[in-house]
Amino acid sequence: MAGESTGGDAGTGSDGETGSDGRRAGADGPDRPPALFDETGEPLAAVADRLATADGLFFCTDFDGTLSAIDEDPDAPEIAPDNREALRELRDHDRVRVAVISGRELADLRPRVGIEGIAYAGNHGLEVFRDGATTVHPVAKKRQRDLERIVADLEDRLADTDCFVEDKSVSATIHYRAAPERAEAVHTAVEETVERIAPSGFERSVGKEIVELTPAVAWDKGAALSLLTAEQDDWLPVYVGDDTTDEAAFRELGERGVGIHVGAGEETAADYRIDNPPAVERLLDWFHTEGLAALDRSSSA
Ligand SMILES: O=P(O)(O)OC[C@H]1O[C@H](O[C@H]2O[C@H](CO)[C@@H](O)[C@H](O)[C@H]2O)[C@H](O)[C@@H](O)[C@@H]1O
Repeated sequence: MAGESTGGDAGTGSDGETGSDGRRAGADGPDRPPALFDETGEPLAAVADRLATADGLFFCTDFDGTLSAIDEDPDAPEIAPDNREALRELRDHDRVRVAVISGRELADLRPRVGIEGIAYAGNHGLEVFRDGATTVHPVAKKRQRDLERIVADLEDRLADTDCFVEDKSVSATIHYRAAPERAEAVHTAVEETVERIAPSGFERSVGKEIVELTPAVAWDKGAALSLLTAEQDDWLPVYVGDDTTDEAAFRELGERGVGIHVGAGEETAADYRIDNPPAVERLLDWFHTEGLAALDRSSSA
């Protein structure tokens, strides 16, 4: 897989240390990075220092559980209006690029975010939209027929339950948030169906009350982040995300960038943590005001 970097101290000035597994042992204990918004203001000052010495900022963010709150209905989440406005203001700075990297398919993600002039990666990076053009991972395209059969089979198996399949064209998400007691049965159904139809063709991962089913290719959100930020290698990449598939992006950043995990207690390879989607609003407010002011100091230095 791409993005197997070791993480490491991102020069944050915190007292966290990085273990042999690349995860950070922060002030709050093993595997929990320090809070970005703490009473000292030091973590934010450290990020501002990094912006003040960077040539530019590449601001990348996940969607569900980050730009929007989690909802039982996957069709319901909307981007918080303040988040949309802050991302637009970041986009309009001449030394900032913005990307949204999500497990949702592009056709769903782009209108849901609703911002022109930024990059999007859908289906965990298997689809990339930038500069007006979309590319889809070729192996993912080849697996579409198998995926259709898997989706049809799972829809039959889950027909009389509150669980359902979100068909995303090159990947699928099987949801059990409305029936958490069926989690194990859903995992078993997915495993049996994949084993029968395309045994080595797909990978399964666990998300927030979901199973993510993706083609078995060496590509993930970390690879998408690397691709999108490659041309701006002197810029500071920042990634914000809340779920398991975001960990590949945090690992990909390593010492080069700043990873911010959204959530209370999960293990993460990110450099900092913030609590929840409302804290993301506060984060974006900081980035488009004080963050940009710090970046502007770098151009006048
Ligand atoms: O990478 P992301 O942007 O975080 O997308 C990951 C998955 O998010 C969605 O599922 C999650 O959010 C739903 C709506 O809040 C919620 O009902 C579900 O339980 C969550 O797991 C989305 O539906 C998936 O397609 C994405 O892969």
